[in-house]
Formats: sequence, structure tokens, C-alpha cells
Amino acid sequence: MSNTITLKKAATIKTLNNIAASGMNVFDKENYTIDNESDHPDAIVVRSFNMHAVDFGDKLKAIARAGAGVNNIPVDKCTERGIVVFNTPGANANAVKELVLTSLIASSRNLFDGVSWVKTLENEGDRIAKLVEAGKKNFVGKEIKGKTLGVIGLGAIGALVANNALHLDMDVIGFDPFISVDTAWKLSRNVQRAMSMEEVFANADYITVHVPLTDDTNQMLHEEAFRLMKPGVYILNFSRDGLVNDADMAAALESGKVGKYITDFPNEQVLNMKNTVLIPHLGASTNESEENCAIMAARQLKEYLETGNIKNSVNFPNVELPYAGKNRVAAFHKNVPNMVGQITSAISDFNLNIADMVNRSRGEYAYTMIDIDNKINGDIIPSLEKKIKQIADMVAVRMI
Ligand SMILES: NC(=O)c1ccc[n+]([C@@H]2O[C@H](COP(=O)([O-])OP(=O)(O)OC[C@H]3O[C@@H](n4cnc5c(N)ncnc54)[C@H](O)[C@@H]3O)[C@@H](O)[C@H]2O)c1
Ligand SMILES: O=C(O)CC[C@@H](O)C(=O)O
Repeated sequence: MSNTITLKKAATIKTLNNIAASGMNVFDKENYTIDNESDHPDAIVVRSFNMHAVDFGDKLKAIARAGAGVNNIPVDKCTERGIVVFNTPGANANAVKELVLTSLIASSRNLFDGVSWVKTLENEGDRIAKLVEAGKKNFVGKEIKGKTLGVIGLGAIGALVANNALHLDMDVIGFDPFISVDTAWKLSRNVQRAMSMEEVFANADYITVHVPLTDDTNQMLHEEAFRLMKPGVYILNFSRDGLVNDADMAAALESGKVGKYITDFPNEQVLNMKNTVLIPHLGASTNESEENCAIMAARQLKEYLETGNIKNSVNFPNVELPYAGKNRVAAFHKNVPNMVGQITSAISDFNLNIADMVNRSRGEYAYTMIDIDNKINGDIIPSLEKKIKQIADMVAVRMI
């Protein structure tokens, strides 16, 4: 990643949440202005702020999510406008893993209820010790050793949870039909592979979900799923509230089919359910994780703004072309025939020579970067940019 490039035009960065200072310090003062009031930022850094109704202004080139989930960002709208959306894969996974395992053990031992109950004894004076001994029978828990943990989604977080649960003497069964090769390499071979979610439901004493919220996973835990689970199963949700049908969860908790629901995403309905452990979205809230995410988000954004190179985008392909300080055309367009031909022909119309180029596609869209060899007279840059923008199926063009 580059550090020394000077942007042709200073860029404005806006943050929509509290972003760790170590991340924002990645943006040097010569090239960047941090302006959280700007209506027309070049880029936005965000955590969980809901961006679905945010007006992007007319200069926005990129959004960096300091975290994993991007359901708070209108990714399709960004793609249609050529706005790159980044996230920070794995940067907060350890923080979430630690809280999942903490909550798993603590809820299994009724620790949260027991601790809250002790607080109610504060005016009991010298009777406290006796009351504690008498009352503890109400909080007898279960050990996790020898029990089965079902992990749905074996990505950055799920794989860590699965591997670590083995070290706590649990049996682990995992399901992920889209597991990446990288994660599969990291996963212990002692994690049993389920061929369906139903197999997890049938075998697990505890189920933890680590999938993104998408149209496919929305409400994936519903009445039919609960019916297939073991009676008294504990469910941990550190992913998103939308993965669970709240009305069905309330009924399953009421009947005892689900023994406990531990969630990092409290809402009005969940607050009224029994046998819950409600955590205020603390999964990624450690200093280490906030810094990891902020630094990774800022570096990816800076690299993109300065060179056009893309790493860890959720809507653009990963592209890297070493930046030699030449004039670079970065064009985002529909993935249709003859786009590269039309761009190169526009460049040759200006009698310019191509030094290097790269083209990558992702689904319906593609990204092309072309370095121009000649020293360009600055005056022709806007004309070249205009000509490339006029190509049919072109979405966005940057001259870097
Ligand atoms: N509580 C928090 O603070 C916190 C922090 C980080 C992430 N999260 C949430 O956790 C989610 C997972 O994070 P991650 O870093 O592990 O992401 P990740 O992308 O590394 O892993 C997600 C995994 O889910 C799998 N998957 C997708 N659809 C699936 C399905 N239908 N069935 C089974 N597996 C499926 C994918 O193949 C992938 O391996 C995020 O999308 C986010 O919503 C919450
Ligand atoms: O930014 C946060 O605090 C939470 C992030 C988390 O939900 C994520 O998806 O990475």
C-alpha cells in the first residue's frame, strides 16, 4: 500500500460513526480533509450507521465499512453509481469470538441471572451471605464439556468459534455451503461437517449463527427451524437481528423449545421475551478490534483514492496494478463486450500510448485501469475523461 502519493485534488473524508483515531490518522493532512458535516464527501468511513436513506452527494467514490456486515449500506445502489464499498474481513473476528464463547459459558452457568439477582440483595445487610447460599440453587447451570455446538457460517468468526470450542471440550458441527478455501484450511478437521442446516439443528445443544444478513439468510431461524432443534437448545446470535423471526423465537422460548436466546441485537420484541441474554452490540467493541477495523478500512480507502487499486471490496473486483505515478484511467463499467477496446481507442484518439492495463469483472460489472505512458498535457485530461464517460455502459470514470 502506498504512503507517499500526492493526490491531484485533495479529498474530503466523512465519518458516520466513531472511528478509532489510529485509523483516521492514516489520512495525511496534505491530501485529506476530515469533514463530518460535508454534504459532498469523496469517501465515507462508517460502522453500523444505517446508510439506506443517506444522500451521497455527487462526489462520493467509496465507502469503507470498518467491520464485516454491510447490510447497513445500500450496496446495489452504490454499484449502480460506481461507488466502491469496502469492508474489513476478519479484523474484528477475534473480538466477536471471545464474546461468543464468554456468553456461551456464562449463559450456560446462569451467570447473568445470578449476578443480577445478587444486586437485588444490596439492602439485606448481614443476611446477604445466608441469602446467597439459599438462593444459589435457582442458578444451577450446565457444563459445556461434552455438549455439541452447532456453528452456522464458518467464515472469519464462525471458524474461530468452532476451533476454540473444541479446546473447551465441546463437540462441534459446522455448516457453510459457501466456505472459502482460506477458511477451510484454517478449520480444525475435528469440526464435523454438516451437509445441511437441518443436520446442525438435529444435533446441537447450542447453536451459534455467523452468517451475513442477506435476502437468503433473512429470518433463517423460524418456527420450522426451531421444530427441528433439540428441546432446550441455546441459540446465540452475534450476527444480525434479521436472521431470527422474533415472533417465532418468542413462542419457542415460551414453550421451552428454545432454552435461552443470547443476542447482541436487542429490539423491542426481544426485550419482552423470557430467557434471553441481551447484549448491546458489543461483539466488536474492544480497543483492538476497533483499531484493526479502522486502520484496515482507512488503508484500503486511501489506496483506492490514490491509485485506483481495490482490496476487500464487496461490490467491485479486487484489482492491483503497481502505481508508477503515471496518468491512470480507472473506469467502472458494465461487463459487456468491447469496453476495453472502446476505452483504448478513446486514448489513442488523443495520440497517447498505453503503458500498462488491467481488467477484471465481477458479475454484471467490470473495472478497467489503464496507465498512459506519455506525459499528458494537463489540458487534455478533462477531454479524455469526457470521451471515456460518453462510452455506452460506462458507469464511472476517474483520472488518477
Ligand atoms: N456482533 C458484532 O459486533 C459483529 C461483528 C462482526 C460481524 N458481525 C456479523 O457477523 C457476520 C459474519 O461475520 P464474519 O466476519 O464471520 O463474516 P465472513 O464473511 O467471514 O463469514 C460469513 C460466512 O457465512 C457463510 N454463509 C453465507 N450464507 C450462508 C448460509 N446461508 N448458510 C451457512 N453459511 C453461510 C459464508 O460462506 C461465510 O463463510 C457479519 O456479516 C456481521 O453481520 C457481527
Ligand atoms: O462497528 C461495530 O461496532 C460492530 C461491527 C459489526 O456489527 C460488524 O458487522 O463488523
